Amino acid sequence: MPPAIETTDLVKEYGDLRALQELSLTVEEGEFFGLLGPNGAGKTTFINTLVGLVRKTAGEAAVFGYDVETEYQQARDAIGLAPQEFNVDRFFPIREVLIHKAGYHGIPEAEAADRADEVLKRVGIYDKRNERFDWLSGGMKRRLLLARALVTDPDLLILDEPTAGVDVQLRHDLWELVTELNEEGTTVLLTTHYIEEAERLCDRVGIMNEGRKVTVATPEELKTRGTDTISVRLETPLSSSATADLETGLGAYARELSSNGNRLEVRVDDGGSTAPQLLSDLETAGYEIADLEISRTSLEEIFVDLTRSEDRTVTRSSASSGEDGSATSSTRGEDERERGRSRDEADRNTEREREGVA
Ligand SMILES: Nc1ncnc2c1ncn2[C@@H]1O[C@H](COP(=O)(O)OP(=O)(O)OP(=O)(O)O)[C@@H](O)[C@H]1O
Repeated sequence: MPPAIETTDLVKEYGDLRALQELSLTVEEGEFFGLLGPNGAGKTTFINTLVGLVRKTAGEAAVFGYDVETEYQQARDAIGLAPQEFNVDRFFPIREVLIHKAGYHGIPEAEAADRADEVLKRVGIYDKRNERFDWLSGGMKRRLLLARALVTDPDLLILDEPTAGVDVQLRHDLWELVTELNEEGTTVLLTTHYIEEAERLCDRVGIMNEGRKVTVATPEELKTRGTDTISVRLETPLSSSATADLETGLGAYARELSSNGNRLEVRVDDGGSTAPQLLSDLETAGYEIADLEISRTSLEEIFVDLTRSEDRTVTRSSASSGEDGSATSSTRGEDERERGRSRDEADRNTEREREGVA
């Protein structure tokens, strides 16, 4: 079986903004994969490229081996998408919205009705089946987006920030349901801003920044990339010259050292194995230790470190920074093409949204 998602050097430009920069990413069948990145990193653009709402500028993208453009229907039929935005037809009862969506993907009407009932029960809003989308609460709307993603029984479920702004109860319900689906064999791609969510749910996480892949790793692997801080309280305060001496003395393993009164903080790769050595070195240097504490870098700190903002100009395509006339005119040509493309995309979006496909 080919990977659930495979992209190679995927590029998306909006005018002179490169939202995806040679992004190569593989999500294996059956994985629970988390896509993390700060606002504007390109996560939604990546997803929209996979589901055909955005046309790629360059590179390759396939879903279960189907090219997302030349084999659009096969690729799209394999995906259930719960988008960030509430793009649901507001005028029909939600059960009909689901039947319509299943019908668009070629599911016969009687079966579509059964599936609609089944997914409404599964997400817990079956009793609202005859109500219109507008009449649902915010949390119920989120549940409906998930139901709509599931009504075609997709092999790949894509959830774009499904728990943004939802209450704790719903967040836990969604986690439980999505974990169950994954255990039943559905591949899941989840974008989230909640590091804790990724850590708890995902087999692997991909971190993106400014359209690029920064790293792909398991949450455990990521955590080992962080440093630990050993905080020591000494019986006597440290002078600045004593701190400088210690810096030299502990240089073999101390990445950073700071002191404040009788408190000393030492950043090391592995606190557990380094603490005995540090204690012995401090005692040899004549210090008495009152207490010691080791703290690990959180996944959140590692994430912030990995996505620290670079120079924004790297997200601009080189044509826009050209100074000669030819570069400028080529940029203008690109803009015009892009405007045409954006219109295409807007048309396609509206059309698909109307059909409840997105
Ligand atoms: N239709 C568009 N036209 C022009 N620029 C766009 C368009 N859609 C997205 N962008 C830009 O592309 C970049 C990536 O945006 P995208 O929405 O993919 O990021 P994201 O990682 O999903 O962000 P967030 O976490 O805030 O949802 C941003 O700089 C954004 O402004």
